[in-house]
Amino acid sequence: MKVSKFGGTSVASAAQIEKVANIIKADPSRRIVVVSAPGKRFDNDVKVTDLLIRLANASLAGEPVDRALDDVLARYRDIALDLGLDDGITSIIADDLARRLAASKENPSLYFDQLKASGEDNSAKLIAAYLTSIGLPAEYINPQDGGLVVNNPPARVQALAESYANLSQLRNRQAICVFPGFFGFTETGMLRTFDRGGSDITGSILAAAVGAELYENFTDVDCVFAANPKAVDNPAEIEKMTYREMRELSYAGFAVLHDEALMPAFKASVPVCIKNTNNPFSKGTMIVAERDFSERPVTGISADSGFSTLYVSKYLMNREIGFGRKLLQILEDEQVSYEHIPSGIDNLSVIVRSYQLTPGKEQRIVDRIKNELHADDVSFSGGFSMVVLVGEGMKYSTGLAARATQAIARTGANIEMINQGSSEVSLVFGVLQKDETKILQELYSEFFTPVFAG
Ligand SMILES: Nc1ncnc2c1ncn2[C@@H]1O[C@H](COP(=O)(O)OP(=O)(O)O)[C@@H](O)[C@H]1O
Ligand SMILES: N[C@@H](CC(=O)OP(=O)(O)O)C(=O)O
Repeated sequence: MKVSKFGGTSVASAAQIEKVANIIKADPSRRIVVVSAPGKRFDNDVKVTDLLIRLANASLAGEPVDRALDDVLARYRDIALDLGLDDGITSIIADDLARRLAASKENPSLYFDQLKASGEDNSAKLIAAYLTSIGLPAEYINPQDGGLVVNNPPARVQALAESYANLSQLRNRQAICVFPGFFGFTETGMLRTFDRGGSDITGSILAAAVGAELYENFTDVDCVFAANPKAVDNPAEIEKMTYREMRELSYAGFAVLHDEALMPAFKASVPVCIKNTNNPFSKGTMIVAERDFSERPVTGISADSGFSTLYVSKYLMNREIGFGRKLLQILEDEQVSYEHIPSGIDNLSVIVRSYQLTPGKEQRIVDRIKNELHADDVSFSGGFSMVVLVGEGMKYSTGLAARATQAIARTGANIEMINQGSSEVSLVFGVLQKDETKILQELYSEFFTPVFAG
């Protein structure tokens, strides 16, 4: 049995959904299908999830919602019409959205989530109806009925252990299960969504739960490339990589798969395959537990912007027991998580994602570090990117860091921070955001030209 997840671009229009149906038809082992909300049909298009976010914001602000609501409904109406479905499914979706809009706004975050999740939920209802209409008996599965149980706020949304036993029952269904991605329900029945891009996580949870032979993640590219194809021309194709490599690369900017989508599949030993809905016969990228990494030490290079640095210096910092703990406690009090902490004897830097900060938070953090930890110098600065080299083989390759720093030096850019974990599966360079692309391109040509990845 395979679990096949189809991303937003794969279900963006009737033509795309027809391709999805052909893919399902071509392989009877594709028994569980996870779908996203309709995504972008062309470059400047708006994903249904983003239309729903607009709708939820308007509704929460007490503004008129007619226009935003119609934008969402029109997407489903057009798809249903083009697929030759009758008005029934469009009415079901319209009634569903009306009910969600009328829900209690007492907890805005929950209100927001239940509207956002309707994108995937209604997509699953529509696709199940379509598959059935063309003679592929399919059943929409509500994640609450299926048993996808998630934790309570304010913890980050994750599936609870009991979900796996509950969802394993889907193995026994006769019809093809069409399961909406992106959300689950708490034990008390509250709907909560995963992070953006979280339908990938749902697919992985289901694949683990049913012990699938393969978790297929269908998107709009033939494979995972060694660098973002939007930043590097014609990047090498990665045929095979490990879960660990993919997790590092996804976390650091490879948007093709959510980084939290690796762990459930990994724990259940389910291999993952990234495939293209628009070119389903291309081999795709296999993500597995082990691979031969003798051929090339670096598997991929990613880059991500939007980082800030908290710089703290204090004479004899390294001798002061508990300094780091107290500093991180201040960040915890402000609900800020950190990415890296490179340090010297009298100073350290904490790298954080800038979206977590506000001018007020920054000021409170700086004041507390000065007043409570008696630091000599404390400041925040923003506008950083992290460029990350990833590869299981890096550990066995001498001189790799030297090659990387020389490549960066050739661009004329300065390295603000270097971090290499002891596992040596990744090497991180903190650089100014403005230098990100040229550094990525130079590193790519250092490690990937002219040989092709494999
Ligand atoms: N290294 C990479 N390899 C392949 N695709 C990448 C990479 N980095 C970023 N991407 C982007 O990821 C996109 C696919 O992910 P996403 O937009 O979430 O698709 P979906 O709608 O199928 O979920 C691709 O169109 C591509 O632009
Ligand atoms: N629709 C949600 C969840 C998701 O996973 O979508 P996609 O498969 O299009 O990345 C989002 O846009 O975040």
